[in-house]
Amino acid sequence: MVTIQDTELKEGIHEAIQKAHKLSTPVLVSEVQKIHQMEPLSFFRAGKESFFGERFFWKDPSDNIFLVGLGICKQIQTDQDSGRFFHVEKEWKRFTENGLIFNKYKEAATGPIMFGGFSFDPQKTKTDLWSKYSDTLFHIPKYLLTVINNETYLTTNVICTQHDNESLVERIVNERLSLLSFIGKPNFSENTLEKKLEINPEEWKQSVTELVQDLKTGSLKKAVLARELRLVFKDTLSIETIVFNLLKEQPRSFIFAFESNGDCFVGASPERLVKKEGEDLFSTCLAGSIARGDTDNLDEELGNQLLTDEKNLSEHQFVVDMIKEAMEQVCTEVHLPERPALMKMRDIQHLYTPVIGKGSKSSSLLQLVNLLHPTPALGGLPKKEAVEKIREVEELDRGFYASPLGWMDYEGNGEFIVAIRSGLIQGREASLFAGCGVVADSNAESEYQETNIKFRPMLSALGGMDK
Ligand SMILES: C=C(O[C@@H]1C=C(C(=O)O)C=C[C@H]1O)C(=O)O
Ligand SMILES: [Mg+2]
Repeated sequence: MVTIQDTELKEGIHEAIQKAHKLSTPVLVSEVQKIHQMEPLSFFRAGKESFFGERFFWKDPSDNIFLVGLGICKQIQTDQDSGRFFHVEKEWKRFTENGLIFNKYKEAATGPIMFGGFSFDPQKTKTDLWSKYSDTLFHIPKYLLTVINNETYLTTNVICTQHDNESLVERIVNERLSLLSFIGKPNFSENTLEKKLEINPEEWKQSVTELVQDLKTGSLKKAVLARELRLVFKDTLSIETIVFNLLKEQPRSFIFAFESNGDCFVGASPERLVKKEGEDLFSTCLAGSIARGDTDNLDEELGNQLLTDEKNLSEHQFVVDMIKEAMEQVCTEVHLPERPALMKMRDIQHLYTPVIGKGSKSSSLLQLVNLLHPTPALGGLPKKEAVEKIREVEELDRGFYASPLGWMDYEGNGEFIVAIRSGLIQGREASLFAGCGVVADSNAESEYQETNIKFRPMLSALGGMDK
């Protein structure tokens, strides 16, 4: 249980109401407490009744950070295309600068943070599939549980207007207490799959074959094509169960869930886009794939095959060159190994090159997201031409699949991943997404098999492996 010092929150709210009156604009109060340990997934579950559709979950591969957000204190969103990264940056600054922040711990990811992302391509015609998500969507939660460096913090964010009064304090203190004292375990019901439908696999293979022809003759060097798997289950899917399974089965990935208006985008991505920690910037080149082996020997053999395969090495090198160049625009130093290593997850292994850069305290995380997205791991090369090609030939509405998703705190620290190995959950239905890098010597059938492997993490977490 927690011992809560409510005085700061009370005084903060009092001050914020006065400030809101003076400025004629709503003012944020953000208060951080250190609390006893609480299971992140239990906290996520605790918000199910009051905040369904307004929750998020995040974990990084090193288990160093867990974030759970409940409720929406403010949204930053736009369906505009041009300048969307800059727009979010500006809104976020304005919002936090005016706020009253009580945070004596100074840990990253405590206090006000925003969580969300940018759709893959705002110029692609939007379908009903993603109607619950704006093209650019960030949530600032009412309650945030942060587990970082094995310490647990609770941030309470409150927006005060000039019309509020101090009865707000009592309501929030009570709500917070009931969330923290929630003891019900998540209800891990098995999901029963009723229907599994691959969306036009033959047409997809045909589009890969046609793209290969283009790559052989034109200026385009690489483009990533993705496809969709549609699943229908017997009952409404439990997001808690999916996240629980992903945590268990994909411990070396980023695990995320992002609810919006009743739908939930969830996944286990191994791919960091960019992380900012003070002046240090980290990115990841991940491209080139092969299956895992059933035995250690076979697994090692497959890994060695991947490390020396020309087609996969070229697919990877496009990503390395582009990320290096983007990082060099912002950093004074950029370091990366000469050759890729292997990154092994439960279902798949990839070629992997980590990139480390030294920026300055003022280099902005969203500026880097803007420069990097989409890398040739999800878009292609040259960037603009590849995105146009995908827009033209891909049947899928990617929405947030393959897009930058992550968090940023009020000091500008944060992390964005590329949201792959993911799916959109809509009641008892789910759409899963998987793509692969097509280069001049790609073969449609093997690219198709590669996407089948990439569906597995989500299929397994959903309980849809056997059909
Ligand atoms: C596009 C996806 O994955 C990307 C494509 C890869 C490839 O083609 O080898 C490897 C890793 C990812 O960057 C996906 O998982 O959907
Ligand atoms: Mg590939």
